[in-house]
Amino acid sequence: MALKLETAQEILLATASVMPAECLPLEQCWQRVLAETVVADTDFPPFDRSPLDGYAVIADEVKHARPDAPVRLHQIENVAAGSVARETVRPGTACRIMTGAPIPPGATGVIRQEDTAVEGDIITIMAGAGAAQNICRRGEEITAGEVVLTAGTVINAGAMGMLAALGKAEPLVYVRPRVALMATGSEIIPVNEPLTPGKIRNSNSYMLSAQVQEAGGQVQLLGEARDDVDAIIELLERAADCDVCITTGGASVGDYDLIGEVFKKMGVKVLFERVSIKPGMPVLAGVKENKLFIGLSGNPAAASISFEQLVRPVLLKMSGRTGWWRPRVRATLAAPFGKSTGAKRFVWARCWQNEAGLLAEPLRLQGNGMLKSAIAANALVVIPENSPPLPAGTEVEVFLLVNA
Ligand SMILES: Nc1nc2c(c(=O)[nH]1)N[C@H]1C(S)=C(S)[C@@H](COP(=O)(O)OP(=O)(O)OC[C@H]3O[C@@H](n4cnc5c(N)ncnc54)[C@H](O)[C@@H]3O)O[C@H]1N2
Ligand code: MOO
Repeated sequence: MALKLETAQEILLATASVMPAECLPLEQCWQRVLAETVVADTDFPPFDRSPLDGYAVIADEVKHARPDAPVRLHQIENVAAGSVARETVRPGTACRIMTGAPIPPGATGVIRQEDTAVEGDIITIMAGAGAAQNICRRGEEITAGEVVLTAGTVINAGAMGMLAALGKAEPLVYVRPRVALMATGSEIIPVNEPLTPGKIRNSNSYMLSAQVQEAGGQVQLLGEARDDVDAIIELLERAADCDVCITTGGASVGDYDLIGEVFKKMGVKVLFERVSIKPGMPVLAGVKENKLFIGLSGNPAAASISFEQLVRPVLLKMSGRTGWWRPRVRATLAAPFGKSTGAKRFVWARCWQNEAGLLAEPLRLQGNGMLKSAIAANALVVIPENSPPLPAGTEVEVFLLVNA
């Protein structure tokens, strides 16, 4: 009996646990998942600073300055970013200031350089309104004690910069789950070998290695094993320190579909053997000593889509992410989907926005053994179970193939 997709997802998510954490140099943390709460220990900016190159002044003194009624001030000092003014700005004076420099004592505003004229140490202010707004206030972005980042945050470029600003040189991040990938099938040859009759190259391991890494895992490629239980077990045993072992091929009912037998011989406790989705119906899952074993179909489209639906959420959970699902939207079919559907079906599609809303066009080649459509796809259209052929204009559910 094939399990409902949602039930299979629940079983796998309940079986998987979150990885331990490690401290890493910040420069290695991009795309890792933060495992700690980061609290600011100081305000940011840490001091009132100038957002402009110009002159620090007493804002009240210059607020009426216009080209026909300029205000003249005497320059006292020049403060660069990285230094601190020694003198106080007093009535009748201005301090030359550079972007990023601390506002000198006594100053309450900044005039940009373009609104001034300079003759020796006399500064003529041509436009003085709004000078007080030209100060970035201490703590205007972050106040000391504030929670700035929480565990589960994926460290993107913004988070990298913020961690640096807060002095987190070695943040605590989750260890990435180690995922072994192995292709089975006597017809499967390594990618660098010439084709001979009856053989095809192992595309699944490379396709899945990208999917694993996108989901936060690190990959160990085990290579290819012929259809032989002991040969498959021998190769799988090389992945002793992996957290998840994924095979492709041999998941169905043919004479050489051996993954069920492999699991049995290895003592892997089977969680399920078939899931009610198309493509990707044959998919075995099992567990042994905390290690997850997944036997995906050999058909590339089936392997890719059952990975997307079943394994990706598990890797996101193990990686410490808090959201495990792709963004879901409703879209209108821009072209018909001509097949009637028994089990819930996932179809690679291009999705885009026009004046009328979101449109989704199923890509042309959708065979179970095909892969080309995955190159262009940015979405998966969901065709509900027991659907007739769907005409263009039908509203469908779509998973966007982007991070939430
Ligand atoms: N009598 C039945 N036959 C089949 C059924 C069924 O229910 N009853 N299901 C079909 C469906 S659906 C699928 S999907 C496949 C699943 O088969 P397996 O998981 O056992 O996979 P294989 O037979 O080993 O391979 C299928 C196909 O994919 C090619 N392949 C395998 N590995 C790779 C690889 N690493 N890279 C690229 N391509 C690969 C393989 O050569 C086959 O063409 O079973 C149907 N049959
Ligand atoms: O269920 Mo198969 O996995 O259609 O490709």
